[in-house]
Amino acid sequence: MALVGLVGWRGMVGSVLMDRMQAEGDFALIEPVFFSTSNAGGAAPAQAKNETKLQDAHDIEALKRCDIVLTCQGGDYTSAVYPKLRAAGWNGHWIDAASTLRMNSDAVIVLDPVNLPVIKNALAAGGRNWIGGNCTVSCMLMGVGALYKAGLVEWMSTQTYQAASGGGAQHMRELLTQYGTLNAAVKPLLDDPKSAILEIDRQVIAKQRSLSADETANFGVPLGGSLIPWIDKDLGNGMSKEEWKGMAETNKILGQGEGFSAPAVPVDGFCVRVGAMRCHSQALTLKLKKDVPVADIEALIAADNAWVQVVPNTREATLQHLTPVAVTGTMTIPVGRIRKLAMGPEYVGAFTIGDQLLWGAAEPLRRMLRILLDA
Ligand SMILES: NC(=O)C1=CN([C@@H]2O[C@H](COP(=O)(O)OP(=O)(O)OC[C@H]3O[C@@H](n4cnc5c(N)ncnc54)[C@H](OP(=O)(O)O)[C@@H]3O)[C@@H](O)[C@H]2O)C=CC1
Ligand SMILES: N[C@@H](CC(=O)OP(=O)(O)O)C(=O)O
Repeated sequence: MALVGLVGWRGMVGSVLMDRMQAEGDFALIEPVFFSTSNAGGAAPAQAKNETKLQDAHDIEALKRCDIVLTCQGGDYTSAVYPKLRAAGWNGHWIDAASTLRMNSDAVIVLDPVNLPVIKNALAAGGRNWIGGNCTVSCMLMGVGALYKAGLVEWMSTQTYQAASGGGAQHMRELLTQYGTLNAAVKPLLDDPKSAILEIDRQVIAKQRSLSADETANFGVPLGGSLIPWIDKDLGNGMSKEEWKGMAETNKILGQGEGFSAPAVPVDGFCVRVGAMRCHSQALTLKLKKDVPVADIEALIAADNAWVQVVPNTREATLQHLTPVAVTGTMTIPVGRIRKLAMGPEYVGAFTIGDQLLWGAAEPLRRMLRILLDA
């Protein structure tokens, strides 16, 4: 049975991964070894079999025993440990949620419902590094990957609405705390049906503008009742790193083009943080290479994978099925608002949502583990 080292299993992404592995019976197929950066020697979780003690996640000799290491510990851990492990001669499979190794030429960004052929080719060529994609990109391709596979996309523009969870657990807490603070500031006025809404609004903006540094420590500015049109680093050319990933990773996942400077399909737009909890949403503008009827586009998308769900472009269906609240905690990737745009018959609009901790982070890694176990 393969010895699988699990690092980062108690974090937010790791916990979602553990739940999915439990639900899919993955632990029956592996001998898990649980690692920790903070509690080596402590008790491993209930899924442990023979390896009941937590191992030190920085212990290269302990990691070297594993056939496969699966980490959700984060980029700093990857940067600190991965090079040392390879330098020590370890030739096992490295599966990673962090972005650190994603664009390396010897790494595949894994999203098997979209790029199984790319994964299989790399496996056959001796590939050993399997990295989860950016959550926004993975959720988008789970939704409209069919149009790329059919070679229909000339270019795509994305406008994202990304949840607080993308920043991590502390960001989710900060958002909820801000909502609570704002509510408390105007509670007496809210409870009085005769109070003036503009007075409530005035007090809310005054509170938002006076939040302390502690109350905005993670996002830097208030997110509750606001939004932040910048995610990840400033690349210095007017683009955020999150926006850069849209084109770089989409093309790499599909195994096409020559990197960001010569992409097969241009993908660009704006990435925006909003006050949702853990679902990333995206409004897409697609320029197709030809005029394809909406019914054919819907049929292509619906037939692409077991999780995508075409939502009829009606108000009722949209409100029922195409919101973060409807999608959170599910594997479903709804794609709705599919319609031709006013610019011409090749221009198509769509709106898609995905749980960024499931398809956006944990699930592609879990499925890659299964691919390796089945190989
Ligand atoms: N958040 C996201 O949306 C996405 C994250 N990723 C990647 O996954 C990495 C991990 O993200 P995320 O899961 O959000 O990180 P977390 O901060 O939730 O967990 C990371 C590690 O922090 C340690 N830790 C310290 N205190 C606690 C605590 N109270 N509860 C749980 N763990 C604690 C644990 O390590 P230990 O047990 O060793 O102490 C844990 O493995 C990211 O850095 C990123 O590279 C990828 C895609 C999306
Ligand atoms: N940057 C994403 C979350 C994330 O972890 O992305 P990446 O895996 O590309 O660093 C967000 O903030 O929503």
